[in-house]
Amino acid sequence: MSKYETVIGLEVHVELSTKTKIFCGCSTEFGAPPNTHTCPVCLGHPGVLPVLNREAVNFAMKAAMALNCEIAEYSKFDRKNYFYPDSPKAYQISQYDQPIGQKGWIEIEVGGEKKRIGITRVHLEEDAGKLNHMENGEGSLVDFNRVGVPLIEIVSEPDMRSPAEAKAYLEKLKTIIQYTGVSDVKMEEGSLRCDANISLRPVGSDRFGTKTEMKNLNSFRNVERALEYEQNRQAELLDRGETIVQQTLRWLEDQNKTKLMRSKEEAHDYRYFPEPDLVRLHIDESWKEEIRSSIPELPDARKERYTRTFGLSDYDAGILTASKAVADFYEETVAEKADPKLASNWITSDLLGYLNAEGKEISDVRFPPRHLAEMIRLIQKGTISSKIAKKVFKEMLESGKGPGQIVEEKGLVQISDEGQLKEEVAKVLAANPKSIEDLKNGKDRALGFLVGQVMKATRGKANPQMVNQLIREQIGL
Ligand SMILES: Nc1ncnc2c1ncn2[C@@H]1O[C@H](COP(=O)(O)OP(=O)(O)OP(=O)(O)O)[C@@H](O)[C@H]1O
Ligand SMILES: [Mg+2]
Ligand SMILES: [Mg+2]
Repeated sequence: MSKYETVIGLEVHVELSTKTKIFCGCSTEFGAPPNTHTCPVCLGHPGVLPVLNREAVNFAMKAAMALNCEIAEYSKFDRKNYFYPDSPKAYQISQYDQPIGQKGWIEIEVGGEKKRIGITRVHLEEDAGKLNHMENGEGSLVDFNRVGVPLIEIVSEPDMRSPAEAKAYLEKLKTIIQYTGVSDVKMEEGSLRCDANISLRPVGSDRFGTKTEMKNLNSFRNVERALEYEQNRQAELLDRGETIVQQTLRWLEDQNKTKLMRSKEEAHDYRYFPEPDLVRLHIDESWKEEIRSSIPELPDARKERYTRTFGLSDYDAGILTASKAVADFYEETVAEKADPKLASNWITSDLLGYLNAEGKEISDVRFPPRHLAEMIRLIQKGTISSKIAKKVFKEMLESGKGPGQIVEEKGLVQISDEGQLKEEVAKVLAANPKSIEDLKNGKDRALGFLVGQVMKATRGKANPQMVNQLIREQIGL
């Protein structure tokens, strides 16, 4: 047991997937040639005026509501001044003291224990440009396509107590935002970014220790690793009687360590002041209602419904609902009259297992949910055995063909014809007198062996229940 308690708070930036930027009509599309999605407004030319994109406000409200925040009646924008080449205006339009949302929370589960993590605020702001540092060290290239893409910053309370809790928080946050549809929350494309703040304090203390902030965390795995590294580094310093200096650190993924970016002495003084070119936002009840009614069923509610109406375990329901696309696929499969439990098994183990191994997404799946439902019905009707179904499933994944067609083309229909099976059983029994002996002497494993032999002889197509039955009959058990 460590003598320190870890305290973690996360700042998460999420790019909103509006079609156009927050204060101008430029496209927000990812991956365009550098500096092609720019105009005098987002490039900060003199004399231009920002015009607020209403959809960005709608999206921010939607996210904030899904995170259980209180929505401000009046909200305003502020200038956050800083000088860096990623910002052509030398300030970012953000929100300081009147954010769109405050006082929210989400629930996480780690090691079977549920816990609420507070959300301090959700505010709306514009993204900065992207600097591409040249490998030969000759300089940096700046791409302003990202300037002015709407962002929300979600600031958590310092409520997390371990790197694992921080990871669980991020996963939950990502799922919730994904459900609302306001962002595609792809960390690898930068539409979800995270800064992690961490401090240690003696167990039992009620005062927080000095924190450090880590940046450049580009995957959930890296957030966890960086926090573990920093937790150890701080503990070692404290053990030696040293004090923690408030710093901003950069995570160096390839070296598995942090590097100093700036310390508190150099910390930014942003000189926030109200943005004079934008009017204050008044969010009235009807606007809130309009947004509230557009929020779909969220992951926890969906998970609960799956356990209640489909009789799934908490665990399986959790896996299915962790991704909205997977949950949608599951629900469509059930809607196509598949048995809910069988559908859950096929999706959580076979389908997700395959996608994981191949590094693919559910959107890459070549067959519709209807086909999975049909395949499950074929198993239930006894047309194919579950063993053959694995082959059919693989073929469905690879060719996108329907299960009926695959079964027909490959001649995979289960043999349930009693006459034919009797013959196969008789042949196997004649060839295995020793096993018959064993079986008569109560060695049940011999039965499994004999059934296996018949399955082998029929290339997996025999109906195993019938084979079982026939063997018993023929031996006279
Ligand atoms: N002692 C502490 N230990 C760990 N985390 C802390 C501690 N104190 C504050 N935090 C967390 O640090 C984060 C501070 O984020 P916030 O956006 O408020 O400030 P900032 O990082 O200074 O601002 P900026 O957005 O300009 O970088 C919050 O998530 C908060 O929970
Ligand atoms: Mg912040
Ligand atoms: Mg910060």
